Amino acid sequence: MSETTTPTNDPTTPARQVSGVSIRLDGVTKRYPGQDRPAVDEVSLEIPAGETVMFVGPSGCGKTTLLKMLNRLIEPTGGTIHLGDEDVTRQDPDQLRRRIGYVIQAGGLFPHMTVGTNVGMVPRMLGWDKERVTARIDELLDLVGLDPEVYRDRYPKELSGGQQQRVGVARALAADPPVLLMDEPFGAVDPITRQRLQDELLRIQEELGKTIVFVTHDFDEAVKLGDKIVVFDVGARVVQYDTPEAILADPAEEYVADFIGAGATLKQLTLTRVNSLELRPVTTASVGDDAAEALARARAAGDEYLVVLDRRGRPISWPTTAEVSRMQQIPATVDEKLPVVGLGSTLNDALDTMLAASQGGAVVLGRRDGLAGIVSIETIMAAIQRARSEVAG
Ligand SMILES: Nc1ncnc2c1ncn2[C@@H]1O[C@H](COP(=O)(O)OP(=O)(O)OP(=O)(O)O)[C@@H](O)[C@H]1O
Repeated sequence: MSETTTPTNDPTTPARQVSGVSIRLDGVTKRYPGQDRPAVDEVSLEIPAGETVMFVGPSGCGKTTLLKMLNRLIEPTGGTIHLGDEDVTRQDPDQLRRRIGYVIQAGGLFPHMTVGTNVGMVPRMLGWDKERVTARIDELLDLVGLDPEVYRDRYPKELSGGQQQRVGVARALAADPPVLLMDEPFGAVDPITRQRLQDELLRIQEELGKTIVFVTHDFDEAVKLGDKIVVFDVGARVVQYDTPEAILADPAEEYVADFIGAGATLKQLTLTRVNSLELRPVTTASVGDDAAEALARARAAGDEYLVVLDRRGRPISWPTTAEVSRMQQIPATVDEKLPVVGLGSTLNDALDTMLAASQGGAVVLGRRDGLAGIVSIETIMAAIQRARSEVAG
């Protein structure tokens, strides 16, 4: 039955488990035929297991080339790459790629295959039996926030850009690879969808603890998603490799300061997350509940609205008590404009979401897209003021 929720962002949440492996690059070089200088010039780098490391740097500096050498879509000209203890340059490339998830812009889905077939492709190639593949497809669609019943048999063209991207992530995770490579995965979607996908990734990573290498052009995205950021210059020269906090506070060279841009101080705000705020509990009701009973609970709690949860416990709408008083039963209608943010959303994201929906608050999602609470615009503004004065002081 439904009841008033309490926020779930308490500090007693268990530490993130790690299912990823470390990645070590030693003197990795790529020289394309006919180029005077290598695209990637003797890069050495260590990426710890279970961390998300963001690759940023100017166009053409070699980020994608470096990423694609990790799964040997591009063969290195020199150097070695280890995943855990294994030297990837000595492995069969096809087998290697089944152990490394790969996500590209627009999901890279096969248009003539259903969502389910796309997601189940690697498990099928690995020879899993049919039942296990089917169960895995449903589990993964659920993980990325898509109802398997609704989406399993659709074709990619019947999905929005954001949904396609979610399927792309589900497909990359299908065989539970320890490493996920992501090449500008959210580059082609609108800003609000992008923000939601970023929140989803943070949530999934919290659950799974993969080693993620992520190429982006967007420094804010790097700050938001990265445990660490690598700032590259031409030839994939590593200019700085550190936490977002450290890079923002102390850019290694003028070049990094320029790259971060003039708003570095304000970018500190990107470091403050919704999970650091106090969330308000709210009355909830499930689809099909008696409206009068739900209304009585909302009024008793002093709430002016309540949050409707679908059968998986995910928020789908937030009707006011006046609206509920005109209902017999709580309807299954999904409010497409419902402002939702994740616990990992930044304060900037949360503000954007509220402004885009013209709402003074937003629903906060926790684990498995369940309700964590409500955040109001006043709470966000107060936190921004605080962060600003800390940065200034
Ligand atoms: N197949 C190729 N043949 C020859 N040169 C290439 C090839 N692919 C990339 N390059 C060159 O190698 C350099 C690095 O390219 P790469 O795509 O890795 O950079 P990037 O940092 O990912 O760029 P962007 O951010 O624009 O995607 C560039 O100078 C590019 O022109």
